[in-house]
Amino acid sequence: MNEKLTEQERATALAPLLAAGWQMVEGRDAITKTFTFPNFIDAFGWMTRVAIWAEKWNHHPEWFNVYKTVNVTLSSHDVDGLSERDVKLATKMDKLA
Ligand SMILES: C[C@H](O)[C@H](O)[C@H]1CNC2=NC(N)=NC(=O)C2=N1
Repeated sequence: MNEKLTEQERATALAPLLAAGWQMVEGRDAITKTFTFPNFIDAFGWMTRVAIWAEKWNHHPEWFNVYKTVNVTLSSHDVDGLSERDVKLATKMDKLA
């Protein structure tokens, strides 16, 4: 059963992501980060690797790519907010970048 992160979980699970450049989205329970790569192929290659994990975990990013920049927003639509799945995918994205 997936649930929104509790206040306590936010303090522990979200803190490292916020320290790594993720930011809270204003007016929405979601996190966002802009990834910049050396070129389009690196950006799209990263998106492809992330996509495989997203599909495996059935948790999909909202993202917007222009050339070598990818702006990502993560939120769990089924709980209308942040869940452990967003933390997991954000951590994987950082690791693959
Ligand atoms: C039907 C399917 O399981 C759902 O739509 C999944 C797919 N990917 C998803 N991705 C995200 N980010 N949030 C969800 O709630 C979600 N739900």
